[in-house]
Amino acid sequence: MNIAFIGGGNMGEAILGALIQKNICPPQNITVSEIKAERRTYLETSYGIKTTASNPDAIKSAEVVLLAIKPQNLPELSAELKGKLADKQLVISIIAGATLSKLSGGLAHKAVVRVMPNTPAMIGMGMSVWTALPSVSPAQKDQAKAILSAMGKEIYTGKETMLDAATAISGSGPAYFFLFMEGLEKAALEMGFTPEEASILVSQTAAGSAIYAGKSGLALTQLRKNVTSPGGTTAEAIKAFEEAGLEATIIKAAKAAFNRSVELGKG
Ligand SMILES: NC(=O)C1=CN([C@@H]2O[C@H](COP(=O)(O)OP(=O)(O)OC[C@H]3O[C@@H](n4cnc5c(N)ncnc54)[C@H](O)[C@@H]3O)[C@@H](O)[C@H]2O)C=CC1
Ligand SMILES: O=C(O)[C@@H]1CCC=N1
Repeated sequence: MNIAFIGGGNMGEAILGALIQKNICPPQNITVSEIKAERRTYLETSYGIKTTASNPDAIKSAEVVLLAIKPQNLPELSAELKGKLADKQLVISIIAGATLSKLSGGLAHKAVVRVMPNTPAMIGMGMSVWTALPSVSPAQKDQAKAILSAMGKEIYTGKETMLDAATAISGSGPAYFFLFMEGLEKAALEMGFTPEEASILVSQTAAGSAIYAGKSGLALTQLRKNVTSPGGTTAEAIKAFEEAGLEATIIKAAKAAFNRSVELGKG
């Protein structure tokens, strides 16, 4: 598969790295169009891919064109590529809030897939939720699925509105977990651990809890109860979280992200 990336930032790099590592696409079949010269040099030397500063050049021989630029750069890109894509070329967009209708209208192109990935794709542990216009062929859907599977787990939805929900849960979600980890790390430092020790304690506890939750087959509430001895230490911490309204705050925060995704889609 020949694939062109428009935008070689954090997510572009995470995706192309996964494609190379999982042998979905050899480096010589990947072209990244990127406006920053230093990013082009970095990506070329790190991954052995081709780069260009020209978006029209990048898409010329690509079967798949992956849009990995920021939402604010989309109008300019759409104007540049409008009418330049052949019917058989598949566009995959990861741009938050960019709806299928906005992408399809802006590019004058019908074969469009919209994805909400997340940054753990960097290590093959990503979560992607995706949808497609009806004109995307079954073979093109298989292509999209192969790309997303290289990055981690993927879920297809026929309802585009679920992409806003996915943005609020899995797209932005890593930042919520990192925030919680930052807090726990500060507590560890205050209790006398060195920065190295605090970092290991927090990341191993987070990774162990997440993997255990996925593998144990037990409900999250049960897993939490198993740690919480009556009258013990965890119960005191949970009481403090409950008094601060942690669960309501988490739900409020996720809904704020959802609303922002809907708003970006209207803009
Ligand atoms: N960072 C995240 O956790 C997630 C981001 N996204 C979406 O992925 C997209 C990319 O995000 P990041 O990689 O974090 O951003 P980024 O800023 O790291 O990367 C964007 C890259 O595109 C380049 N660029 C800008 N305009 C361009 C143009 N006209 N032609 C070619 N290159 C251009 C920039 O120089 C930059 O290197 C965004 O739309 C975001 O909504 C989606 C899911 C998760
Ligand atoms: O914050 C954002 O807008 C993007 C979308 C999901 C994660 N980062």
